[in-house]
Amino acid sequence: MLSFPEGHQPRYNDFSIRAISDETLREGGERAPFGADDSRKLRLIEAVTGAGVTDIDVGSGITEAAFVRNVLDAKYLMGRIPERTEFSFNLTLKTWEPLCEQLERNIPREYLKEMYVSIGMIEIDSENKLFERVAERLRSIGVGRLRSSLLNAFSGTVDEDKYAHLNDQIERCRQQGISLVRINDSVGTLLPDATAILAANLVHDNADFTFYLHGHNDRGIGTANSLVSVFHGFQMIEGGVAGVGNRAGLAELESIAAVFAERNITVEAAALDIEKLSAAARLSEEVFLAAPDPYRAVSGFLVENENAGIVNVPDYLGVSRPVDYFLNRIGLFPVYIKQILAEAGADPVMLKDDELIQQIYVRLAEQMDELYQQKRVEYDRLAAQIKAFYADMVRLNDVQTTALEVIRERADRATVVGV
Ligand SMILES: CC(C)C(=O)C(=O)O
Repeated sequence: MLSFPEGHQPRYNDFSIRAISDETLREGGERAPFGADDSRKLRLIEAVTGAGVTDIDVGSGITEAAFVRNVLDAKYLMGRIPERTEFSFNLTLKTWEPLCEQLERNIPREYLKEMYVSIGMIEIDSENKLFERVAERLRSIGVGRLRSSLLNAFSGTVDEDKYAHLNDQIERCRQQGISLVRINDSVGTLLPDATAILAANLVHDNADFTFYLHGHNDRGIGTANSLVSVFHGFQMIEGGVAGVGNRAGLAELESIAAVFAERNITVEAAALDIEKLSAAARLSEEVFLAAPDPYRAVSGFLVENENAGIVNVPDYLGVSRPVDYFLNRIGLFPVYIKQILAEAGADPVMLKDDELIQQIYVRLAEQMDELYQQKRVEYDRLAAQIKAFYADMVRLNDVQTTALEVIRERADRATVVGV
């Protein structure tokens, strides 16, 4: 089992990393069951880059190269995207052929020279040096910069064999002049202790590389793993606003930004703006047709609302923050009614009238019970609608049904022509 390199020193505060890389667009597009339109995607890129994110991953579909052309026009011709923003088109060795063709066809060489292409699944056909040949092909069409994604199905820990395999792939990258490498926890099974040891060793053994973790959130710890990766030496963070990414998503950029602010961790490429990241997170729901999440950490649209009653623990602990308060049945106590009225400046004589306070209590309780009954009915209807909304995704079975339709149509046409 791998252990920390000798003398390894983690860093927990007062340091800087190079940049933040965003996966909202690429993985968001991959996760969205019905896709998204290009003009909204461009607005989202504007929102994310306007919040201080400088590295945007795009791709990976056949139509995305044409979109990237529009995005780069928006940057270079229209000034809609900050100058400092870098774009990386993501492809894998399973899909490189049509994507190379699309890049060559849609993106002018002066743009290709500026952008990155990220190559994933580099083990495929390594006996025939496919990765090296694809890197060469990309350079021949004018791609100026390459990076790699090393995909992994970690098992919670990283053993010596797995680590040696990773280093072999890193060496192949080095031979191609690639020094920016994403370490993918592709199925989101890495645990923070293993992330720490992995990051410390990779940085120790490959001082000439910049690494970042592609931390999937299948166990709910994508954000924690990403933080741990920079505590132990990785030089960039990657994630999505609202944690957008395939399945349970990736590290949540607005949460990372909040921790960075608390720990005085800065980003060399540009400062992060938590408010703007949170706005981008809410916009991502609209762009990718995701049901709005009220309670998502940092950016949920209700996350700054707190029960003013007995469950208002932060105030009790003396850590009250600028939040909006509400009351419900659980938080409703005569003592809080008195306190709320007193804080609003009510007459002290009135506050001593227990019967009055009790009447207010009963009236509010009745209102709340009535509201609950209305909301119950509304919620059941909305929840059913939301589930129904996502029900008609195109599934793999539709490929077979469509194949059959096309085959039959062709046969019918052949019969007509034959006649
Ligand atoms: C396909 C790659 C780039 C990926 O997204 C992953 O490993 O999760």
